[in-house]
Amino acid sequence: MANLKLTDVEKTYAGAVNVLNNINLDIQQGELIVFVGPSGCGKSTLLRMIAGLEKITGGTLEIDGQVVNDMPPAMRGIAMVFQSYALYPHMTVRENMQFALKIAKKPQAEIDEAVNRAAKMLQLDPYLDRLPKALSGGQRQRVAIGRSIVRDPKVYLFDEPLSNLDAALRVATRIEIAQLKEQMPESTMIYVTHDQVEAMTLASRIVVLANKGIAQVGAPLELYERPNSEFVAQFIGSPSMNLLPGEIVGTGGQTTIKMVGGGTAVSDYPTTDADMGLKVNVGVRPEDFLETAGDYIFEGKVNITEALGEVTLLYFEQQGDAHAVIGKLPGIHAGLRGKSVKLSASPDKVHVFHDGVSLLYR
Ligand SMILES: Nc1ncnc2c1ncn2[C@@H]1O[C@H](COP(=O)(O)OP(=O)(O)OP(=O)(O)O)[C@@H](O)[C@H]1O
Repeated sequence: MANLKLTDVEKTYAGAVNVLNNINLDIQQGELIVFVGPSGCGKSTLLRMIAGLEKITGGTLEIDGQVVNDMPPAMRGIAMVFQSYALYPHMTVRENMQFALKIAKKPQAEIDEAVNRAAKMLQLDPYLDRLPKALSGGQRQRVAIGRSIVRDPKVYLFDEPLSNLDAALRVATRIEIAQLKEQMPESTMIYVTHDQVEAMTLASRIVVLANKGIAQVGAPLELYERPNSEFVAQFIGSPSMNLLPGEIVGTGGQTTIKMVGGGTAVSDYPTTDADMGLKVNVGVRPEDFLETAGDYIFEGKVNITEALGEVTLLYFEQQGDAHAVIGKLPGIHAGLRGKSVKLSASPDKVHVFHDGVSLLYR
């Protein structure tokens, strides 16, 4: 149950390998913060620095107002759950969950109560006397989480806890983690994942890491609806937001953009007279495209269709790239393959970027 404050945190590995700079982040008690970002951007490094498993080479980390840079991991009141579970194979579920408390020489009655409470929360009661090898991957991960709950830590850190599970178990375990968080509203959690759905559904705020720093921090829908840059726009959401070049020809409360490929886009992003003629990229999410016979933002021949049942993905060519533009239309549209299609979007779904930066964040 803690607040965390990172101020100008930096990481340079031995050999002058600088991987993180200027990390400034306030995490309030009760938040579930998710770190996302491209592979190698430093998500695990940041998590490990918070845990105390990796030295912080610049800046400060405070937990509840106390600088903990030099505090050993065991003293920080932090529990970390890894993707590999790291359970003791020769101990039963109960013994695994008791272990840390036994080492801490807690009274047996207190240990039993903590283990029973965690087992109930995680629906592990029926498995307490089993060995880990007799459990499914999802159950093992629940034991790993249970082992941290019994310690009643100030902060929970999760490093891709679901990445070893198959698709169905991932969904089930993700929902369990969401329910667990609801049962522990006061606990602070930080979670690293590559999975968009985990980030969108679990996070109170998402931290997007890129280029050694924080690209944007915000509530999941804030990042989805108002990304501050082309990078965040394309990183959050799947398939990625389309970017189409154009030039501003009308300014004011709404902005009109003449598209390089023909057509016109109207966006609710406000602009001023000074923006006339500005070269921009218009961003439209695949799911926001609407098929139209009238004014269009993009017109192209459908190269490939993928019918997923509830939606059809349409892939269009742009400047020689066969899959450069993607539309996601509700329903089944397999017949559109090879046809020319015009797409528009509602002005509140049309994003505008200049030099990679959203016009809303200039
Ligand atoms: N011990 C180390 N010494 C030197 N460089 C390291 C060390 N550990 C990690 N790195 C480098 O630091 C960068 C960040 O690594 P990190 O594992 O934190 O990234 P990540 O975002 O978690 O990646 P992924 O999504 O692939 O798990 C990478 O370029 C990595 O090669």
